[in-house]
Amino acid sequence: MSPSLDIQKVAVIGCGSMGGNMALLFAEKGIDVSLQDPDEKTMDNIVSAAKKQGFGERVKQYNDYDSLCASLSSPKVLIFSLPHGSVGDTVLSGLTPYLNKGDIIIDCGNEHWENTERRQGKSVTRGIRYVGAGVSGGYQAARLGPSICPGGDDESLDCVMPFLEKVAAKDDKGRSCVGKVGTGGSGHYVKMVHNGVEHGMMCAISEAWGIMEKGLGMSFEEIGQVFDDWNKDGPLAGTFLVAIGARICRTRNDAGKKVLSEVEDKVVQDVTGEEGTGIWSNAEGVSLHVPAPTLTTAHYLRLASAYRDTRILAQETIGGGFEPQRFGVNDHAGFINYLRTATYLACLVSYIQGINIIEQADKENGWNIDYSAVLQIWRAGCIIQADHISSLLRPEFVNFRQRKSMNLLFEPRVMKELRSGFDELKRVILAATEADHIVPSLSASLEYIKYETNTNLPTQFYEAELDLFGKHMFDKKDEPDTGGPTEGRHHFEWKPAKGAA
Ligand SMILES: NC(=O)C1=CN([C@@H]2O[C@H](COP(=O)(O)OP(=O)(O)OC[C@H]3O[C@@H](n4cnc5c(N)ncnc54)[C@H](OP(=O)(O)O)[C@@H]3O)[C@@H](O)[C@H]2O)C=CC1
Ligand SMILES: O=C(CO)[C@H](O)[C@H](O)COP(=O)(O)O
Repeated sequence: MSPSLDIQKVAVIGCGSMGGNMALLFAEKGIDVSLQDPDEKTMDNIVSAAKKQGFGERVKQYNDYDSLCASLSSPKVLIFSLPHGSVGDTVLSGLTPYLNKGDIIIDCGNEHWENTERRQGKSVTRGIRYVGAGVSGGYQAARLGPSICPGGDDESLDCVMPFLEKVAAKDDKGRSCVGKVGTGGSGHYVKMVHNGVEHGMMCAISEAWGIMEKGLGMSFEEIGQVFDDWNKDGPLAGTFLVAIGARICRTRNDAGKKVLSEVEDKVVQDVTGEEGTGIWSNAEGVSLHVPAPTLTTAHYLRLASAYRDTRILAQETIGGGFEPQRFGVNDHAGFINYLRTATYLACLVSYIQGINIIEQADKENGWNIDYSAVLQIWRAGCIIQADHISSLLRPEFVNFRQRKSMNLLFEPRVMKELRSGFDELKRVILAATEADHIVPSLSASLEYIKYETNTNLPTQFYEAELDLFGKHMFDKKDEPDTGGPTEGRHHFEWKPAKGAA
């Protein structure tokens, strides 16, 4: 029987916006919290916030690992909320002399899954449990209850589940948005892909905002109303990124000005190295041979956006850019509905692409991922929560053990959604493209639907070119399909190699 612990004391190492707010959440839930952060002031602020909120006696700060670890009971439970990369290694090495068999580290940062597995391997030799548990929902959810995505060995997960269930976000039925994802680094892997999906969805919603603002000439207030309506019912019902979109459109600063009107068009986190998840999830898709164009094109837009200086120079060089223009529509309400469908399909295919990456990685790494846990984790508290999509995908995720594949492109109910929205997505892209709007993720989603469901791709010609110059071989149309990506069986001597003489 695996252990299950009644965790009453934890250390939080790294007390920034996530760690600090999780520390307050834990204390509010009756757990004693020992803080550790390089910045004394950061810890002072958390202690005084805890006092103000009525649970100051449960939060204390420590400046060294000796006193920090001495403040905990056995087994010690330490929560990391650190920047990804070497910081976690340094902290783990520093802590190791103070750790004993059975002590537990729950790494709640966005750590790369391979770092997690390396640390798990290192820790297990000393009997230390290392759980990689990505958390989602931003700092508001860190304070209220984040969605938590833990992976590790079964026993370690059993140890921490009661604690994680206590502090995690709750769905509309009061169930905790946490579950045992799988072994090894699977928790951090699934959280990484969550962020890739988040980027695909956020890009599509931003493109929809751009079309409404610059194409239809709608005010922020009007767009906010549209996002509110979309969030209330229909295919985007209960979609967190749409809900916050409405708030963003409406929020004014103290001077009464819309805050959004002052926000520059740069997303820099991938370039500064603050975030790794966007880069890693796309790199994973490519290296596992899983097409994820909605996620990838969203990432490219982020990258281009970060380098505003190069965009300025290129704009000057080309003699002025291609500014999105206002365009007329005969039926405004009808077009807004089309736009909702287009945004929904891009969000849905972002999910499909993300799940396909996870499934392939699971096959490669043997993590034994529990997809019903993944769906529950994505149900509430996290950034990609989308009630309609969750309900749509529920049967596949809950019954995943009966399925041969989690590829939702083989699921008639899901494909029915893509088929019925296809024309509306196309119409939006046609109108937007005609008026020079920037719609990479909507377009990539349309292309994805087309090429993933087509058996007569222009790669026929591509394959011929490859064979002509590289003798790369091809299969013939009149032969039975080999059922997988096997090397072609034929070469044609299109252009015999000759010397100059
Ligand atoms: N912000 C978000 O919305 C989300 C973030 N995450 C992930 O959670 C983690 C934390 O994010 P976030 O709170 O935003 O980041 P912050 O930068 O706000 O917090 C990180 C904290 O760790 C501290 N720190 C750095 N080195 C050490 C060390 N050696 N020992 C102890 N503390 C240290 C930092 O101190 P200092 O600043 O002085 O260096 C800082 O206070 C990251 O992995 C992030 O990717 C996950 C979900 C959402
Ligand atoms: O992990 C998170 C949410 O779950 C991060 O807050 C989110 O991914 C922001 O990342 P980025 O800066 O790359 O957009």
